[in-house]
Order: sequence, then structure tokens, then C-alpha cells
Amino acid sequence: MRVHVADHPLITHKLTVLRDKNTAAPTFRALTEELMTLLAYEATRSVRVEAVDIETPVTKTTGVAISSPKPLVVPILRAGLGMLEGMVKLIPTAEVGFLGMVRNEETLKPDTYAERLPDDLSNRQCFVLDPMLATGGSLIAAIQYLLDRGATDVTAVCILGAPEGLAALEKAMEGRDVTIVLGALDERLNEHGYIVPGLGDAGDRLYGLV
Ligand SMILES: O=P(O)(O)OC[C@H]1O[C@H](OP(=O)(O)OP(=O)(O)O)[C@H](O)[C@@H]1O
Ligand SMILES: O=c1cc[nH]c(=O)[nH]1
Ligand SMILES: [Mg+2]
Repeated sequence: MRVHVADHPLITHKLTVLRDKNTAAPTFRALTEELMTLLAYEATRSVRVEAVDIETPVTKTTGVAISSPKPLVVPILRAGLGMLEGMVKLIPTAEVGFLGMVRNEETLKPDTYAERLPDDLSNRQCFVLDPMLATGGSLIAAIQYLLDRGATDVTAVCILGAPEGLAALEKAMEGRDVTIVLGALDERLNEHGYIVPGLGDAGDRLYGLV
């Protein structure tokens, strides 16, 4: 498994505003989308392309176009939905599948309550979006879902990660073609499984309490 932690002052600046408990939902949503777009630059570094012949006003030349089958973007509901627009703005031809997951706040285990994915993911490049990698339970289950359907090339994008979750993911995905791109790797998890310093509950901050 490959791990890339973004190191860019624009990302750190936007993350600082996102972390601030006084940042209200409209700004939080806008920043989540912007951060995704910045992280997408790294996450799509190996997006598959094929040669295409075109003609400029000056001459014939060869360029590239994103290959078919098009990449599959999978936001994990709810919070991953806040990252979706930031990704598909960059790859408008991407297809989008959905996984709905909620972590049981007592056991910290994920429960999958919705799934809408193609049956066969072999030969699809998959991009999983979830802002928070805490214990890693949700992301491991989501990536495993894709691998079980034949995916061989999965990149996950998270805005914040905890070392505990990253270690669990690395152990679970050992030897698999999985990449994770993080906006920042935080200090630790607290006794409730929340990332420290973190930003709180990403889903609640995007969409309100339920
Ligand atoms: O790494 P883990 O310990 O599994 O925790 C991370 C998960 O928790 C959050 O979702 P949550 O369960 O709060 O659902 P929500 O997006 O609907 O708020 C977050 O968006 C991840 O999916
Ligand atoms: O810090 C955390 C941990 C899990 N889920 C969140 O939204 N935030
Ligand atoms: Mg939540």
C-alpha cells in the first residue's frame, strides 16, 4: 500500500479553517470541496490515459485522454458526499458509485446501510472518498467491498487520518494495489475514537446533527 500525505501550505491553510469549531456549515462544505480538488491532483497522478490524435491550429499532434472504462468515484455517505463535487469537477466523465456506512459510536464498528456499485469492478480504477480515517474500520470495509467485486486498483482520499487507522489500513491492505492520499496525518485517536486534534464529526459539520 502506498501512502501520500499532502504537504502544501494551501492545504494546511484550508485545513486550519476547517478544523476551527467556529467555522459554520456553508464554509465547511465549500472548504471540503476545495480540499478534495487539491488532493485530487495527487490522487489522480496515475489515472489511466490513452493516446489520442488531435489537430491544433498549427499542426497535428498526439495528446492523451482518460481511458475507458472511466474511473469510478465512490463517496462514503454521508461525509464523503461533501468531497464528490471537488473530484468530479476534475474528472467530469467519471462514474459515481455509493456506499452508505455509519460507525457505531459504542463499538466503533462500521455498519453498511446502502450500496450502489457496478457488479464487476475488474479493470476499473476506483477512487474512494471519505474525509475521516479514524480507527480505519469504515475505509477498510469500503475498500474490501471494492476488492471483493474485482477491483485491483484503488485509491482512497481522506482529508484527515489518525496513525492508528493508517496502521490498521496498511495491515489489512498489505500486498494490494491500494494508495491512500491524506491531507494531514494527525496525532492520535481519543478515547471515543475521534481524531485529535481533528475537526469533530465531519458528517455533522457538513450536514448537521441527526
Ligand atoms: O475510521 P472509522 O473509525 O471507521 O471512522 C471514520 C468514519 O466515521 C465517519 O462517518 P460516520 O460513521 O460518522 O457517518 P456520517 O458520515 O454519516 O457522519 C467518517 O466519515 C468515516 O466514514
Ligand atoms: O474524528 C472523527 C472520527 C470519526 N468520524 C468523524 O467524523 N470524525
Ligand atoms: Mg459522522
